[in-house]
Amino acid sequence: MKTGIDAISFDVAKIHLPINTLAKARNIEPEKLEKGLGLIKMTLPDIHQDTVVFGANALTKLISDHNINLNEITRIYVGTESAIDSSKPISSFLIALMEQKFGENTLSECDVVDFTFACIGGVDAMQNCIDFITLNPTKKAIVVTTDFAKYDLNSTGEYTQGAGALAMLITSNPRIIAFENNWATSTKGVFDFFKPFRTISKTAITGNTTNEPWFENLESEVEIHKDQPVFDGQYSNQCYMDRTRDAYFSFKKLKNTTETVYDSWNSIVMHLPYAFQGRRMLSEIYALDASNTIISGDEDTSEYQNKLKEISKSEAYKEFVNEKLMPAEIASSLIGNLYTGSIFMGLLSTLAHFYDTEKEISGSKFGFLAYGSGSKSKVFEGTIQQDWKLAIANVNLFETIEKSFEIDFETYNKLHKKEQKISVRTPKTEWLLDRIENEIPNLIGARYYKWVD
Ligand SMILES: CC(=O)CC(=O)SCCNC(=O)CCNC(=O)[C@H](O)C(C)(C)COP(=O)(O)OP(=O)(O)OC[C@H]1O[C@@H](n2cnc3c(N)ncnc32)[C@H](O)[C@@H]1OP(=O)(O)O
Repeated sequence: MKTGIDAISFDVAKIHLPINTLAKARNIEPEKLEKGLGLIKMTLPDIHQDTVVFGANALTKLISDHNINLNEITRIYVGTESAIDSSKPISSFLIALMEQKFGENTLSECDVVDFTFACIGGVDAMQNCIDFITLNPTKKAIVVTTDFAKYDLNSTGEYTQGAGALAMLITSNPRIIAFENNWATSTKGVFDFFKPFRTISKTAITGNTTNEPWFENLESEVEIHKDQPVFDGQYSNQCYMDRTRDAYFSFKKLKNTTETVYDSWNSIVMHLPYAFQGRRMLSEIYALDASNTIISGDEDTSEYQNKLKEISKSEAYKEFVNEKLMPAEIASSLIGNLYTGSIFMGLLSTLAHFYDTEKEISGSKFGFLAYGSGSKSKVFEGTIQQDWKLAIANVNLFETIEKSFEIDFETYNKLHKKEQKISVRTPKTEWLLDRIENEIPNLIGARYYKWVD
């Protein structure tokens, strides 16, 4: 019996800043961002959007487009690193909104929870659901990934921002992809990228709410959660490379093979914090696992690093990238980082690309290299199923992204600093954040959402 993804839907932020506009404003060579990192646009949430909104929109589409009977859904597991509450999971908001839209008590027996391990939380949620469905083949589960990749202004992460969600139906005998039961993991506790709680002085809080009675009761130091991470970009790349390499070779051990595993993969889908991360990081695995070993030695030496650079510039590697990695990069270039959703958006981008170019991929194998800062990598593989085309026929990935609304630099700045007061785009046929109760600057209260037709 096979287990995997039967249906997939997405919702990404509908406004974007062209990377060119950011490059000019920050005095960065546009070619570095476009040709060096593969960036074209970065999507940003409007003021009525947050990670609940993206998740709810993707989930609503999945349920409506595939006529899913909610009584059949046993689990909704969410991968996110952009939680809006330290106790109440995003999945708890999602069931309330789905019951509001599709009927009361339709999910009252459904198990829901969030998984957090930076960008790999969605893969953890999916692996868990796959194990569950393998044990309970008549049941169905849904995995939602939802995030807002927000970085500080002027930081090296600024050009990799993005926002959105994906929702995937996990079943037995799936129509899109069935996963093999080999999941290799590499883990190491590091501080390459993280979002610590920070404290601010009560006196730094301003605005009308400081007149409210409960404000008096706040401690002089207030603990806050900031959306933007603390990170060391180059070190995070090194951690990414080390973990994915180690997980890849563990995967070979699990499969008990000495063959070059990636040769058996039609496509390789990796976590993409920006479009070209995969191609920049995979050269080591490419070289180490080639049948004629072309690299050896101490990885910390400049000789080894130069050899890697040389390999990544070779015609053979460029051809390999074009064949196996490029289809997953297309959506990433136009969206930006989706954190937990990036690897699944890479899968959808690959499928949509082959759908549009009418390439038949049924029966072919896809390899997955997932990464989450902190840090963990998982390597696994799956086989594309006979009905994949049917299952993604109405997804319209590239057509939808194409309709994204371009904003100027001033609007971007206002949105980033939370100074924008009205929505840039009028919401239509989607969920929106209606109000936040007890909001004070830097502190967030209860959030309420509504569906607009
Ligand atoms: C955050 C997650 O989602 C989890 C993870 O994956 S962690 C790993 C990734 N880390 C992050 O995304 C953290 C946030 N991002 C960052 O800090 C940065 O964007 C980054 C570290 C990823 C990149 O850093 P950077 O300093 O801007 O770029 P840099 O590493 O120098 O690379 C620039 C590339 O453009 C190329 N380039 C520069 N100028 C160029 C030009 N004019 N024309 C063409 N290419 C050019 C460079 O040669 C280089 O490419 P190669 O190394 O492949 O040759």
